Amino acid sequence: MHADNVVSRLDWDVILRDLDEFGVAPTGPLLDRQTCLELRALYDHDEHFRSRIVMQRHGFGSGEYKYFANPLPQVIAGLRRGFYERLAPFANGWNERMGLDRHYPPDIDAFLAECQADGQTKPTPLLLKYGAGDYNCLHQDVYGVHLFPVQLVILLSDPQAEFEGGEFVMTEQRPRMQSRAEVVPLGIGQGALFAVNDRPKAGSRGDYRVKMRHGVSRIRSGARFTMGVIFHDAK
Ligand SMILES: O=C(O)CCC(=O)C(=O)O
Ligand SMILES: [Fe+2]
Repeated sequence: MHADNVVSRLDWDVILRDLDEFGVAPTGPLLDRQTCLELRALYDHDEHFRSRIVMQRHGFGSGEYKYFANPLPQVIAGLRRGFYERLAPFANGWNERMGLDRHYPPDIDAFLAECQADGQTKPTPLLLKYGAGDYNCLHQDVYGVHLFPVQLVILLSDPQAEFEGGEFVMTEQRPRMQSRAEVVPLGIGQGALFAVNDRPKAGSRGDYRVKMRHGVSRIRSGARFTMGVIFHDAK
């Protein structure tokens, strides 16, 4: 499966409309089951990764994850490149509406070179692994001054057969108002695009800024793997 084809055949009108309205949008299927199993199988092979994080130790929740090392597996690099290209103009639109003087170049190599120039050199795509009782606290994946405002997550386990609970959750914190939550149902191989932190929201008196956070509700039984694709690299 070629990432360019996967990205280009998505229903971008609907995805970008949802992303703009809610700060999160399901992409539909991105990976076939076999590829999901292959990616999951990498988890126990440390040569593919640069570090392992045990979430309990940091107060991040319960479960663990590993950041991929460079060179990224081809399927991940392809998705990261393809999605970045499609999302860069959209991200530029968000920044303009938020009055941020930050323009993203059209391809990811140029963007990663900008990250690198300021010491953000470590790759951020990751695999996450949760067992029964595990969860991921609401958070934002910010790794330095260079920040691409949208990221991708793909579910690598089958909610019909392999786990219960473990819903992907997104919250939207509005200034001086109560927060709103959105749950995104995913199937194996399906993805969601979502806001990393701030995003503009259209109001009756123009745009205002809302703060987005994402997390995962408790896995009630079984095991759940995901792959996260963050576009900015880390320090
Ligand atoms: O496991 C998930 O669904 C969310 C993982 C996550 O926090 C991320 O990809 O940044
Ligand atoms: Fe995250």
